[in-house]
Amino acid sequence: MGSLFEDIDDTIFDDKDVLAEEYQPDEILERDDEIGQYKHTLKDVLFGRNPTNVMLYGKAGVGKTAVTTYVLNELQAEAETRDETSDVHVHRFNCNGETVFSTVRALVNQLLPAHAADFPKRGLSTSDALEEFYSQLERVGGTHLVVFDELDHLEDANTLLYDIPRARAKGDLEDARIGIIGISNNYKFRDRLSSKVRDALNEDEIAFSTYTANELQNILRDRAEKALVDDGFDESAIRLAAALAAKDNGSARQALDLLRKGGEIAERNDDSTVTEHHIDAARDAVRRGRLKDKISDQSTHAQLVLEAMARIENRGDTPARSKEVMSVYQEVAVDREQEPLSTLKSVQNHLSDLTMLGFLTQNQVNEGRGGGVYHEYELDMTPDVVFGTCDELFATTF
Ligand SMILES: Nc1ncnc2c1ncn2[C@@H]1O[C@H](COP(=O)(O)OP(=O)(O)OP(=O)(O)O)[C@@H](O)[C@H]1O
Repeated sequence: MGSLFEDIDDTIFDDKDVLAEEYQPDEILERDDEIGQYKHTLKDVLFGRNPTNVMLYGKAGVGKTAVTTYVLNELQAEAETRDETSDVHVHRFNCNGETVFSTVRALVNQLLPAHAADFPKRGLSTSDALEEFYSQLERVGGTHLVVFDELDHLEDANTLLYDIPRARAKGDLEDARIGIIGISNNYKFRDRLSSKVRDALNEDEIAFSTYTANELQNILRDRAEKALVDDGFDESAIRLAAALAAKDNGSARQALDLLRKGGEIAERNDDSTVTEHHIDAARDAVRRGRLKDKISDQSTHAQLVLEAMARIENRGDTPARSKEVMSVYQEVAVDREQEPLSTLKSVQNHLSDLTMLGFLTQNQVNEGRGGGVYHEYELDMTPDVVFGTCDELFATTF
């Protein structure tokens, strides 16, 4: 008997990694303006001045991370070639589900020398963590750029964004310099900061718009040429994947997912070229993936509230009032080993945000004469997607 895999001898992919989420393109297409603004904002670093803080805004998959990685790599490489410029250190941190203390603690741990013990998890305050952070920055010296991804998900970002920009003025930093690069999907984030924080931060803003179908075609064609074998794709595949992603949310991630999935389907069918038919077949799988992305974009507590709604929906108990959601939410939080929010109001806020984002539907119920008005909620998607995504998300959080 032959071996199980012996008939597998051909592949449509020349380098499939080029279509993977974590692949960093060495050329960023269609983002010249944003890259130009970024370069202008960070150029002070090359002259040993304080970095200007930056906030990047834009929806999921529009290149905020890819552009940031590219610009910071270029900046570090340039700094190395200039004798008069001190070293540039980059720290990245995803703020989702974090507190200011856990964020600063993680940054301290990134900076500590290899043999040093981690900063304690308990027993010390945020000011202690910040003090240690500044002393580590001074020890390492040079310029530090801290990328805070999903900054809008950080509980009480005000404290952090007030303290760090003032570190030199307060004398916490003398030699080292620090700049903040915040990334957010939420354009309203800035409005939620207090005015004294906005003054301290004094940041430049770079807005990333969604991609048009033409822009997505150029990004996809470039990737397809690298990822697939010669004649491995037809222009019709590029056009359809770009058009679908542009119509939905203008995300390069979604367009690339369609192309990768389309390639996998073509390969499974033993077809040697990816065409629009394969992209069409890839649509459903990618739509499910999109939903997962959308859930992953939410803050931890919003995810827990959503999972509570999925449990209630599964039991057939929807529509549900916020009080019922609150009690199931508390069970979910315990199961997921998260500290639950304690007030009904905060759960109600999440319910109305989730409704606005299209995860839930809300009905207003009028109890009639003398009675009050209250809201009832239903889940507007299949519970399975929510459970599957939360299982993945919370399996990696600890
Ligand atoms: N202009 C571009 N040129 C080449 N590839 C791109 C471009 N923009 C985005 N991509 C690719 O699309 C995918 C998503 O981009 P990226 O992660 O930068 O988006 P994002 O805006 O940071 O999204 P999120 O807010 O969800 O983190 C990545 O694989 C990235 O390499």
